[in-house]
Amino acid sequence: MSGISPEPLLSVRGLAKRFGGLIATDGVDLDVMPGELHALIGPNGAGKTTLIAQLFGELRQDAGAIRLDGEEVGHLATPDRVHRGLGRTFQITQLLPDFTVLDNVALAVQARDGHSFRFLADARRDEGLRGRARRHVTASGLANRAETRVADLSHGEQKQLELAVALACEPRLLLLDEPMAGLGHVESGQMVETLRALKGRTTMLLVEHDMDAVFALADRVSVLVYGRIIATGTVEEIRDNPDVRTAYLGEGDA
Ligand SMILES: Nc1ncnc2c1ncn2[C@@H]1O[C@H](COP(=O)(O)OP(=O)(O)OP(=O)(O)O)[C@@H](O)[C@H]1O
Repeated sequence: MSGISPEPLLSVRGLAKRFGGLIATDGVDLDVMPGELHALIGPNGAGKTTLIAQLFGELRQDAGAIRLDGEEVGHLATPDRVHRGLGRTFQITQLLPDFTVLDNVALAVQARDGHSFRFLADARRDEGLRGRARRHVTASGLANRAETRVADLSHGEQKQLELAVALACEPRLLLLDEPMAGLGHVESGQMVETLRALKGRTTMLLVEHDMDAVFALADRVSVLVYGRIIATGTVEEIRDNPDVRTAYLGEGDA
């Protein structure tokens, strides 16, 4: 073996964002390696959402560098970052509630192919496109709901559909912002299984408050506190890290 470690798919250095007098991200350094599921945890207000928004280009950083596969993308608009392989889950407000799961994902695949006008008739006719859409639906754990109207999905299934739509962009790095939020025990378990099955196929950066899910899924965990990464390591290393226990997990939660 060569012993040469792979380059990070995502490399963040010195990323900072200030809102008036409040420093939301304060010199964040973070590497996400190809193929890993990297979890980002931290207490409320630590800066996780701000960091994700900076990575995706919804918020411009005040300072710092964001490299995707070695290329600086921090100056690019969101669509250009998507074009280079960055994806994230979105609320499904843009979907067509009266149409099926498969129709909606087929439209997302069609959009990914660069059609600025979306024609449902075409998305319904094109078997190649529907085949790709079906793969993403299956990968999101919704195979048995492919022909169900979006309006008839449960909350948990809607979160899985958000994942299917994100996968339709075929991202190299998928940013997941609290995919378990609002889910019950059974639905969270389904989401954990879905994300576990995606591991290795798609590199993921997962922001999540559900520690059981994080500890079940993550290859590595980074802990953000007051806008700074205070530790990065395996689940075991993070669980045992005294700084993390003090600063984040806290008495009674650990
Ligand atoms: N647009 C904004 N304007 C002003 N302050 C903001 C803005 N967005 C975030 N903040 C502040 O920046 C800090 C970081 O917020 P952020 O939402 O990134 O934290 P978080 O770790 O995602 O928290 P949570 O886990 O509660 O979602 C907070 O103090 C928040 O109030």
